Amino acid sequence: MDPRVEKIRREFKPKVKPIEWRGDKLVLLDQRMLPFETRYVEARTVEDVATAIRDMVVRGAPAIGITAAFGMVIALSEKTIDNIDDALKTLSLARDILSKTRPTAVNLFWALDRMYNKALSLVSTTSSVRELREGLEEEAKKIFEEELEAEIRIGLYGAELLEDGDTVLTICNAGGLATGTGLGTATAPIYVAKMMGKDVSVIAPETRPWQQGARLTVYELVNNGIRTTLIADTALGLVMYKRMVDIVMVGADRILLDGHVFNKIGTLNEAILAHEFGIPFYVLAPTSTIDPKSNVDSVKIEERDPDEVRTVRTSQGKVYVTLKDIQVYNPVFDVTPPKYITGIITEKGVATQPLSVNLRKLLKNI
Ligand SMILES: CSC[C@H]1O[C@H](OP(=O)(O)O)[C@H](O)[C@@H]1O
Repeated sequence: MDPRVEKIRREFKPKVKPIEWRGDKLVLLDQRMLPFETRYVEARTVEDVATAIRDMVVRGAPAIGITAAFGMVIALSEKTIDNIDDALKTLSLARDILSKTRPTAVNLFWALDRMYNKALSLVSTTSSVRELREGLEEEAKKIFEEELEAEIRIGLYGAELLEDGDTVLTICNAGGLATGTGLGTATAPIYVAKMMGKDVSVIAPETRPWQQGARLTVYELVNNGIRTTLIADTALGLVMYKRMVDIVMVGADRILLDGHVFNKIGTLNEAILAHEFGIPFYVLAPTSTIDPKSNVDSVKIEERDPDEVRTVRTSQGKVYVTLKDIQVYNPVFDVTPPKYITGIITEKGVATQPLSVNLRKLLKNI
């Protein structure tokens, strides 16, 4: 075991816990209300979990996966189940409900498949519904712990790319709120570099329409003592033109084996601008975000409620910034071709160009 991993695990104490498992329910920090209010939502049924994911109470690829994993455990406690066959039917229904919440982040489907396959493995050795639930609860906790360890390792790999005095440009929120652990993926190198004594600062774009940057990333980084500057999304080009950025680090919702990366809407813009201005552009994600099966045309890019574009979330609630019935197109992810990506930082190492070759090598080393 890398002593640096244990040191970071001991020393990094995030200020907020986005996801808490309480044995029969999930307590979720309501990310729709941040940074104005700290509210929590309890999820005691599969429908509660599905609603929390669909409505973005909890969001971010790894956090969605972890939440769905515990949703599969909740499925076996929200009602009386008499036998293993009924338990498997209940789990299959829960997987179906949870898989329909959001289409783009692959961690959701990865976690649901892993939990269901674990259930199939458990029922080959027990006919007790109680033992099945206990085994699934342990698996969900393992997913959470593996995610945290992955982020620590991502942080170590990423921190090696950061120099004292660097400014990192992010997008959206790929921090501890997006992964559920408090450390994050794109933010992990920033926290680890700080622990190493490097003075790293961040420029965070607001990331319209849902404002994950303005409302979540700023909130997280400032709470964790990181010097942070908020910019409008439209300022991206100028901050790079003026050389205010040393490196770009973003998260991911789905990474294909050919190197195409699905991430928050606006990531493509940032990648093209970074490429144009010769600024290194890194994607940071656990290998659970790599999708070895899909191709770029088969991935559904989520489109959400038009009112997310028509309004902004403020301390007074949602406020319209346009005509209430204006037609809207609201895709909330985009796809960045591999040619714009310097490297992909995972817990197993950094995949550099050619990504289509080195991503496969990285997965083979797992
Ligand atoms: C660490 S993955 C975070 C990833 O998820 C975000 O999307 P959303 O807020 O809609 O769940 C965004 O794409 C981040 O990069």
